[in-house]
Amino acid sequence: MKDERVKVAVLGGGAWGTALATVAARGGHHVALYARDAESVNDINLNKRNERYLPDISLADGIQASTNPADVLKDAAIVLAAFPAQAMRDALGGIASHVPPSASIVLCAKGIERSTGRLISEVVAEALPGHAVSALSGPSFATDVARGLPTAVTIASTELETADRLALLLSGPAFRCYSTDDLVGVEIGGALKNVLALAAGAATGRGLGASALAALVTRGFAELRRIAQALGARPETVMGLSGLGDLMLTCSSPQSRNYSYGMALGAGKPLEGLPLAEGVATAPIAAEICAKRGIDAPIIMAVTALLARHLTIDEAVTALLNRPLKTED
Ligand SMILES: NC(=O)C1=CN([C@@H]2O[C@H](COP(=O)(O)OP(=O)(O)OC[C@H]3O[C@@H](n4cnc5c(N)ncnc54)[C@H](O)[C@@H]3O)[C@@H](O)[C@H]2O)C=CC1
Ligand SMILES: O=C(CO)COP(=O)(O)O
Repeated sequence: MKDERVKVAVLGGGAWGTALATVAARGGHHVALYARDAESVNDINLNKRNERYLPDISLADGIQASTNPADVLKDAAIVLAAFPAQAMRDALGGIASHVPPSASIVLCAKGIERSTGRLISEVVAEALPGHAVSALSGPSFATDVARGLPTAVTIASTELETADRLALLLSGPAFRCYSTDDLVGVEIGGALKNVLALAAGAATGRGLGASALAALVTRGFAELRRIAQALGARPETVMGLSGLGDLMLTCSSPQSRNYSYGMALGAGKPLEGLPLAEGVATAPIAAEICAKRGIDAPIIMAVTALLARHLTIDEAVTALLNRPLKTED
């Protein structure tokens, strides 16, 4: 139990919002969750479950779910924004007037806005002007977190004191939050690892072997580092939980929706109806950013071409392997 209990409002009743609500409730906070889907709201309130998004998992006591954003946001000290990245602008825009002026906003989504190329923290800042925006990211499957399995993440804010305070308030016995003031570094790691997980999954789905997978993830990480550096991130952030840590998790487990989507792509299976895979929207905008800035990112370019059906996976592999030889950087 915390010394300080606050009201935490969670926005988004999917897997991640529900898991984070459980963490905050276990930490002794007063937790309200906004979901647009009445079925999930009833399931959480009546059964302490969200079967649609977190099957077979018992949630913590004390989460008050509602389809009414005004009730959820009233008196909230911390707002966890857990809508999908591409829905963030519209979803927040519709409820912005209910966000208390003093609330700390914590972005929990991973992506880059497809239509503008903005980091999602910038999108949140535009949707909720005047609010401090932090980001929570790192290797953390919602099902693991909701089950109370040990997890460590990073909370970033441009003001380190804010990140420290949020880390203190949101950490629990099995949920350890580190803090940093490198907001860009934390966000870019979370956004790009999803794109690289599509590549890793596609390699696995196509049966390219463990050696190819290791090469792809390592060279993908080199691209992530280059992009992060160009956007002003610090190298140690990229090497940390929100960068390398999340890349390792997401590129190695079918528990990841991005990796699974990539596996289906690589195996030539149907993609319609698969769960949210944020990398699908992030890949083309990341590729655009790289092209504009002259950043060498052949794997991200290949994923984008693969998703657009401009290239088959075999053509992508041949093209990647037959580029001019270079020093390893
Ligand atoms: N599931 C996971 O393990 C983790 C997910 N994340 C990130 O969290 C974000 C959300 O992912 P999940 O919760 O897993 O997705 P999800 O697909 O499980 O749930 C998305 C939720 O957002 C709601 N939603 C979508 N558009 C909306 C709108 N316009 N207005 C209101 N609600 C809307 C849906 O109804 C659904 O409840 C993503 O950016 C993801 O990368 C981050 C860490 C872990
Ligand atoms: O971000 C995640 C784990 O850290 C979840 O990954 P997926 O969205 O690929 O399931």
